Amino acid sequence: MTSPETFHGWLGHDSSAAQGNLKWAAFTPKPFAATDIDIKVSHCGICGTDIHTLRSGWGPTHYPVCVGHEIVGHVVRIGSSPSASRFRLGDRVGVGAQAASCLKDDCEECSGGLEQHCGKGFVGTYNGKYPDGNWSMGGYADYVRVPAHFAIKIPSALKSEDAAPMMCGGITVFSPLKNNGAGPGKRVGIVGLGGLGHFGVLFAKALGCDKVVAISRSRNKAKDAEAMGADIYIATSEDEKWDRKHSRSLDLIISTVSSPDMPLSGYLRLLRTNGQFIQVGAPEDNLPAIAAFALIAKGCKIGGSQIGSPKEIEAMLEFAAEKKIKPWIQTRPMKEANKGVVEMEDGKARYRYVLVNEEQEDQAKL
Ligand SMILES: NC(=O)c1ccc[n+]([C@@H]2O[C@H](COP(=O)([O-])OP(=O)(O)OC[C@H]3O[C@@H](n4cnc5c(N)ncnc54)[C@H](O)[C@@H]3O)[C@@H](O)[C@H]2O)c1
Ligand SMILES: [Zn+2]
Ligand SMILES: [Zn+2]
Repeated sequence: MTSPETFHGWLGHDSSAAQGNLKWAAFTPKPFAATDIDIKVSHCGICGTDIHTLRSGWGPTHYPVCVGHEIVGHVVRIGSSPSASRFRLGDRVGVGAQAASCLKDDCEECSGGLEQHCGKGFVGTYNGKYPDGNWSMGGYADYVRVPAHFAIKIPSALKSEDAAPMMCGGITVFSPLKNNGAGPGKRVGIVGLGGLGHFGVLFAKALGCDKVVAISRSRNKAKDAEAMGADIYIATSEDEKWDRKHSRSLDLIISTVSSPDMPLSGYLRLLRTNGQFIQVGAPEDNLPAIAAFALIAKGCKIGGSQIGSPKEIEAMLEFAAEKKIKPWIQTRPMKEANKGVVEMEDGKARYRYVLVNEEQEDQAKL
C-alpha cells in the first residue's frame, strides 16, 4: 500500500470553477515530510467554503486549486514523526478544513488546544500556503497529503459518508454549541438550514437543549427541520412579526448564514438578556449594521467561531457515534463534482452532498 508520485483531482483554474468548470487533472502534491500522511480519499463532502473559494469570493484564490475539506479515506503512507507514526496503514481517518498550524510551544493557541485560531501558521486544507511555499490541495481528489496532526481516526460506528461532512460542517457548529453552554436548560436557535445549519439542529437536540429553533427564510424546509428535531420553525421572510412574536426566547443563536443580506437586528431581538449570537457563516460582504442598543439593552454579545481543534473533532465524532447522529446527506460519484458544486450553489442539497470515489482509473479517463 502506497501512494503515487502524482495525484489527480478536480482542479479549478479560475473563478468559473464555481459554475461547474472543474477539470480532472494530475497535480504534484507538496513534498512528503516526516510529519505527513497520505490518504486514499474515499469520501469528500461539498462545503459552502468550497464555493466561496472556487469563485475567489473572499479574495483571490490561488489557482489551480483542488477544493474539498470534508475528507475521509484510508492511510496509505506514513511519515516517521511521532504524530504520523501513531497511524497504521489502512486506518480510516478524516481531515477537516485545517491542514497545519505552527504547533510551537510558545504559541498561545497551539499549546492551548486552539490550533484552529493559530495566528502564525494556519494552513487551510486547500488554497493554503505551507511554510515551504507549497500550496495545499484538498479532497476532490484520489489522494491527499496532510500533516498527520490534523488527521483524526474515525470511530468504527460511523459510516464514512456520514463522518465526512462532520469534519467541517459538523464541527463548525458543534464547537460553538459546546463552548457556549448548549445543553439542558438552554434554548438555542440555528439560523440558515444548509449543511452547517442542519448539523446545528441535530447536535443541539442531541446535546439536550430545552428548545431548538430553526430559523430560515422560507417555510419550505419546515417539515425537514421538524424531522431533524427542531421544536419551532421561524421563516423570516414569511412569518409576520416573527422577531416580536419570539422576542427574548433564546439563550444562544448560531448563525450559519452565508449571504450578507440577513435581518441581524431581528435575530438579536430573539435573544434573552445576556444572550449570545455566534456567527459561523462567512458571507463575502460585511454583516449588516445594527443599532448599538440592539446589544446594550439586553447585554447581548456577538461572537464568531472557526471550525474546531483536532481534539474537539475527536470529541464530536465520539459524541456522534454515541448519540447515533445521522446527517442528511446525498452521496454522488466523485465524477459528478461539477454537477454537485452547481447544485450546491443553487441550494439544492438536502443537506450535504458527499462525493464518493469509485474506481480512480475511470476518472483518469474523463
Ligand atoms: N466558521 C467556519 O469555520 C466555517 C466553516 C465551514 C463553513 N463556513 C461558512 O458557513 C457558511 C455556510 O456553509 P454551508 O456549507 O452550510 O453552506 P450551505 O449553502 O449548505 O448553507 C447555507 C444556508 O444558509 C442559507 N442562507 C443564505 N443566506 C441566508 C440568509 N440571508 N438568511 C437565512 N438563510 C440564509 C442558505 O439558504 C443555506 O441553506 C458558508 O459561508 C461557509 O463558508 C464557515
Ligand atoms: Zn500556533
Ligand atoms: Zn467547510
